[in-house]
Amino acid sequence: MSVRVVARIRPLLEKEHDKDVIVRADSVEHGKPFTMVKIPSPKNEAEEFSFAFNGVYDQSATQEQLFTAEVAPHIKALFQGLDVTLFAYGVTGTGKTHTMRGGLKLAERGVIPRLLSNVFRRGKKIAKDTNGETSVDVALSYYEIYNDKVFDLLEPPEKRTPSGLPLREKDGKTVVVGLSERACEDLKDFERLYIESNMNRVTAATKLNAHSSRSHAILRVKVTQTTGDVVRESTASAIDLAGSEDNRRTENGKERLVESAAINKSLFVLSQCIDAISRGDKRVPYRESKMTRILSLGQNSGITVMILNLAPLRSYHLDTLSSLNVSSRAKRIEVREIENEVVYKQGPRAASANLGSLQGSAARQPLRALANAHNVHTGAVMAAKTAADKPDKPVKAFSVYTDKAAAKPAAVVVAASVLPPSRTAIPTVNSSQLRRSNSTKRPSDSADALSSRPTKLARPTHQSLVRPSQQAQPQPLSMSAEQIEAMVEKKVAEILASRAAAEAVAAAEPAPAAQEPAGAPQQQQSKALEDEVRRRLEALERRIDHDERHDDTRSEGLRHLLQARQAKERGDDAAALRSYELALPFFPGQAKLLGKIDRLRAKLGAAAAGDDFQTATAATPRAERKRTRTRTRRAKTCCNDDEDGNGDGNEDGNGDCYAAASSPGGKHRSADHGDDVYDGTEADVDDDGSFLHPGRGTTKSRKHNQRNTTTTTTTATGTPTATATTNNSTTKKGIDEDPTSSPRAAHLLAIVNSRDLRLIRSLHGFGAKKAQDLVDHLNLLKAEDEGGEVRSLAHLRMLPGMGSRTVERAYEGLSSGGGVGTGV
Ligand SMILES: Nc1ncnc2c1ncn2[C@@H]1O[C@H](COP(=O)(O)OP(=O)(O)OP(=O)(O)O)[C@@H](O)[C@H]1O
Repeated sequence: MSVRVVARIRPLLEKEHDKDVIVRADSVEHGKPFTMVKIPSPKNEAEEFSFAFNGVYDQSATQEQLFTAEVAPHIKALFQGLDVTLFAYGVTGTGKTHTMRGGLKLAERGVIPRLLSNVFRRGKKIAKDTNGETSVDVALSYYEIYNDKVFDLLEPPEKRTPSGLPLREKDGKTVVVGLSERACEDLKDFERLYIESNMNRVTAATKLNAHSSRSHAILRVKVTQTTGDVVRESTASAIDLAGSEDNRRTENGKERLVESAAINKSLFVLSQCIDAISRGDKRVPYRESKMTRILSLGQNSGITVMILNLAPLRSYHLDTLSSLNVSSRAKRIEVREIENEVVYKQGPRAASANLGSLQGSAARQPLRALANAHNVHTGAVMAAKTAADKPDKPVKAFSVYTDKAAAKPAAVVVAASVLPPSRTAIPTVNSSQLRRSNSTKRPSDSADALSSRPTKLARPTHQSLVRPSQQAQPQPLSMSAEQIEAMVEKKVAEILASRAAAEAVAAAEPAPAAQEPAGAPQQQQSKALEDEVRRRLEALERRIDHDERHDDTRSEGLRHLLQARQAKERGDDAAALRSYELALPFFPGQAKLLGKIDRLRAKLGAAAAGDDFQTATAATPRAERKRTRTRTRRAKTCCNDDEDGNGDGNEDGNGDCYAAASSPGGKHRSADHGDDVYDGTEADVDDDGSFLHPGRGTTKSRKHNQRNTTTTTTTATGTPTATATTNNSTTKKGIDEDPTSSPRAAHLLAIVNSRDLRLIRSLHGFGAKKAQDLVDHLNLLKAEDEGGEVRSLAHLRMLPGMGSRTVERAYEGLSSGGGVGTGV
């Protein structure tokens, strides 16, 4: 089942009544429930974007309506053993906390208190209906992720360690180590605990929202049903994500900026994960933030509902578009609906001997992008279904786990006799394919009960427990990182083994008499193979780690660029300048970025140059900045950006990003129909690819230069401008003529090839990280028998993390004054 995504538009607050409303709910057909959000194009008011969701709640929707339609139907599933995850997503001040927590009045109560109230009620009913044979226990965990650290909200703040609670991967799931859990008897008990815990939550006033949440808050409600010695456990997770925010609007101070950066980064990573899953990418960047790691969107089984909160105001225009875009893609994430295993309280039976290893092997569910499918039922339909006690519904997202289960006695997987009757599948293609039918269940006492489980639990690593018929089933195309690593390991071992075998045969042929006693060479060979495999895998890990660090930096920098562009769109040059300055440390020495900063500074006046953010640019050598300014001025004629006079209001030269999202002739277009809808991030990537991919070699930057040159020819005066063309070619001229023979180039290469960190760091533009990355990479090349020597400047430019600009700076730094710079 795919993640169910619903949108909720909040009403105007008192102070907002005179403000411009631009977001509205709509239905596909008159009289049908709302399933569309409509918003005008920021470029052209006459044009409107439409985003389709599984349900849309307009300003008049009450807390009760939302809960009844979107949450209540899943409580039954929770008691059937499915994990349920509900999370609120949206820009700061759009109503996430209102939706999840709500107000104090009964009618204003949000999803969380209503959920608990329903859970207690249903628990009591079950106990009553079974004459006390089944008992239901509820326990809570509550924690927050603040500045990318996890803190237990059930513990007083003074008990916190600065680094927070660690995360660990266990049985294919991410667990928070050391998280506390409190039993909760009834609603009063819950309210007391919840209010106390919320006092611990880090909140801080901002201009935008006096009680803006500065952390992601995760409430985990564990429901344990015990009948005799059979225990069924399931979890409902209610997550109130912190809101992304534009620091210019909030006028955040320095501390708030750090919080904001952490919040924005994790949300940005979440959007990247959503995009990656919906595209079917093999690598989903979960590990780049704790929040995404814990959520593991699309990786856990159960039911997930994402509530997108929206403010209807024009002042949120770009933010709203951005979150509409992300969440409309989240619909395509498919998650399996799998009930949690039932366990016995008592010791394991004979048949359960392998359980430990079975649990240990539980791998994350492979991900599959759900091409164009989405839930067909609306919230209202869902509510009607529930009322009629019809088959319950599908859904999905992510669950949160603690590792408390480790303390339990070894569990025994139970089969059909103790499982609830399988629910009738909803007639959607995906759920019907994924849901188990009764026919797949097996008697619990069967000696091979364990092997009967895999229809439900996809555990590909334990081949021995999977039936041949299941092995024959087609595997999903997506793979987890662990699977990829395992595959690489296997492949490397195979290649090495065959190479070694071939060598052994070759060696044996000419001198058979010289063979050592049987057994000894084999042992040596296998040891050599092991060493080789280990060495290669270590090299591979280093490379992956290296790539991840690059991506991490890139994400943060991208976020600032996106914010800068949004500020430009709003006409807020001061805010745009600050964002570009914040982005600078992530793309050091980038000529284009420096050019933007210079132009904005010039525009705003010299005074703007000296504020809190100066540190970011202060590190840039004056000579470089001067050179860059000259270059930028020359390049001006070829940039099709606003500051260059084309009047498209888009300094980044990517005015086409909206055009791509807009249907010609002002027709409405659904965001569901492709990925070419508005996406500020992608737009920045396109435009600023040169500083976003410093490590991808020269191909990209050359392309970029070419594009600029071409643009010049077509947009400036209609005739090619010699300046721009000359500019592109002169940029590298000095170092490209005869790179290896010039003494300066040889000097630079000698420093690089020395692998001496101190020397490399002394090069212009080389900080500690860049130098370390370079040395790591050279060592990696060496380990891979590719020599590990950099033979020319062109070769150096091709290395990850280098690029033309970096090499040029280092080269020029060597010439100026005959020494090397101090690095950035
Ligand atoms: N549906 C609604 N009905 C009435 N008031 C609402 C509604 N949604 C939000 N509000 C009000 O809007 C304001 C902002 O809402 P809220 O604090 O829930 O936003 P938020 O998205 O959680 O912000 P943050 O991310 O900063 O925590 C609050 O005053 C809240 O009471």
